Amino acid sequence: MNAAAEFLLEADRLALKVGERWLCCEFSLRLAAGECLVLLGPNGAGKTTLLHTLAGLRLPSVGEVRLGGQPYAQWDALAAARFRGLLPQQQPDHFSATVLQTALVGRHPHLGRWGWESDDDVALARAALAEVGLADIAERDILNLSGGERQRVSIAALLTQAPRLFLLDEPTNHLDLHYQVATLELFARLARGGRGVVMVLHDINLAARFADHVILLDGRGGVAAGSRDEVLQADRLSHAYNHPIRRVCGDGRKVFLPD
Ligand SMILES: Nc1ncnc2c1ncn2[C@@H]1O[C@H](COP(=O)(O)OP(=O)(O)OP(=O)(O)O)[C@@H](O)[C@H]1O
Repeated sequence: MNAAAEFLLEADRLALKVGERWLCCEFSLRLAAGECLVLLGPNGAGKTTLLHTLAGLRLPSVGEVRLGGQPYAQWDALAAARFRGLLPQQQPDHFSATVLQTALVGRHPHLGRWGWESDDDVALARAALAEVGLADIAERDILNLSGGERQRVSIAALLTQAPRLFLLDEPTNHLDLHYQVATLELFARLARGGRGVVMVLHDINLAARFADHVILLDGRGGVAAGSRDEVLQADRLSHAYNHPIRRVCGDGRKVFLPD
């Protein structure tokens, strides 16, 4: 990372196009250590495309993305993999592997020339599995896991990767209510400890609980980007989701409800 860089992630005048369709008009963002940015919007609005652009997996149609102060083109791929990690939306499994072996994949950007995992790497992977409640099934085959268990293995692999910036595509996918909140609390703790988090969510109320900043894509090229309270307004959300949404206050919390 550029020693002078203040932000983990920056995007300047970013705009994204797939085929002939503009997913979003120009906007900019800055994410500092300790912050959490949530990407919201209806199906097909462009959240995953935006997350992949921020991860450096695709070029923006307009504008520039900088990781730790430098454009992706200036990053060595292994160094970038130590700096930012992506939790993809899906994990296609073609071969048998244990839960522990799968969690250890996250160490690959850190391994030495011969690629052997050390006892420390195994200890990190076991600690990550314990963090997501999977310590007892470390020797199970990933092909036999439930959807929620498999999702938590992916999260454990990302924890073993230990990047400074976490890019999460629907991290609550397949998770029950307890693990949804526990997972987002885990990433909120990591952010408070100095990491950065960008995540795609479908649940507006979880976004309201965990986001510092929100980018709301409306599916028609429109973007609202700003602080959580600026963006999470019932009228903006109703317009973006093309569905009436009300904000209800009770017990000191604001809750968004679809009509
Ligand atoms: N390679 C591609 N070629 C053509 N269209 C694409 C391509 N990749 C994505 N799209 C389209 O771009 C749009 C945005 O897709 P994206 O996956 O980013 O949406 P999303 O907001 O993450 O949606 P969801 O909530 O359903 O996961 C969709 O209409 C999708 O079909």
